[in-house]
Amino acid sequence: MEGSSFEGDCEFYSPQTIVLVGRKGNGKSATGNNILGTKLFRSERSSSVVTTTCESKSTTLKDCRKINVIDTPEAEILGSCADTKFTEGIINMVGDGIHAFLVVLSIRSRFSTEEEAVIRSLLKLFGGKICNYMIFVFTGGDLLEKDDETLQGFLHDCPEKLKEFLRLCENRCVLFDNKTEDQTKRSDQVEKLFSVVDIMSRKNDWKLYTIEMFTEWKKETMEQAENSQALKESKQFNELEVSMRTDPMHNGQLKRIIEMVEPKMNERTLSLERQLAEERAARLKAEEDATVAQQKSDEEIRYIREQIEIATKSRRALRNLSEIKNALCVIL
Ligand SMILES: Nc1nc2c(ncn2[C@@H]2O[C@H](COP(=O)(O)OP(=O)(O)OP(=O)(O)O)[C@@H](O)[C@H]2O)c(=O)[nH]1
Repeated sequence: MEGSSFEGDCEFYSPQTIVLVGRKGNGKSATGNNILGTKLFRSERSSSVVTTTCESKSTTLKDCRKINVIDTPEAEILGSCADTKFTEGIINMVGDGIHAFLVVLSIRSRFSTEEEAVIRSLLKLFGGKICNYMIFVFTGGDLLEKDDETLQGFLHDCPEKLKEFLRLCENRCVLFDNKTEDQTKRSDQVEKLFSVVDIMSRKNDWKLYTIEMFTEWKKETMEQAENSQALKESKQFNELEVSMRTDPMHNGQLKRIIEMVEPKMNERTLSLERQLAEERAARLKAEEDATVAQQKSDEEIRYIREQIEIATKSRRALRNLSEIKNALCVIL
């Protein structure tokens, strides 16, 4: 990480991590540079992808806010063939967690099916919880201004799909003009962005999107995939069995298919039976432990009762002794 613009007495402030995601050419790197206040990411007009790996740069702003900005390549191109490269590229650069995912869209391009696919890939790769950390950044503020339009007006007429995504993240969005030379305008839009980040963080109880959340989501997805595969296989098997009975013409072919599917089904059945046996053994052990505990407790109660009886008898004997002593005193 590099690029510190202001340090001062800011060492007590912990850094905020912001990840830029979106389609190539939407202005992720330009937005990153704007946030950092200096050109640290490569941003240029190009028909091919400029950013090909995840990159992280950091700075300290004048208000002592320390920020790490992670620029990423387009999620969808990597999403299909190398999810791991994309997500782990980001996760490896994250310290305590991620404060915000900025989904960068451009005013210049229509919200296409490709744009939609990129957002869907993000939800698939990071899980639904990512919505609580997402802010939409629209670049091309200068072009809107030129057409005398506002972001609200632009969004009012945008496709329903985009409106749906915006609703998912509570309509958090900001407009960026990455071309402006006006320093006040530059810092105003960065300030506006951080005020949205702060409101969002407060809503998340200051909890970040963490590696643990990511790992948990990955585990969940793998389990879901395993279950749906098992379900699919068992459905296939049942359908084949039925058609074997009703359509003897295809017996030979079906037999071959069954031979292919059966070992997998047997393996799955064995694993489920093993699981069942383990559950049963665990329950038996728990029942045995409970019986032993009950016996121990009964014995203890019996022992305490005996002790009480002995104590009562002793008390009675003592009382008799003192009566005898009193009688003797009277006689003597
Ligand atoms: N007019 C205008 N152009 C912009 C704005 N933001 C970015 N651009 C231009 O859009 C082009 C692409 O910008 P980049 O920042 O490289 O886009 P990217 O999303 O990082 O692209 P990749 O690195 O390929 O993923 C560049 O020519 C930028 O100058 C903006 O606010 N207004």
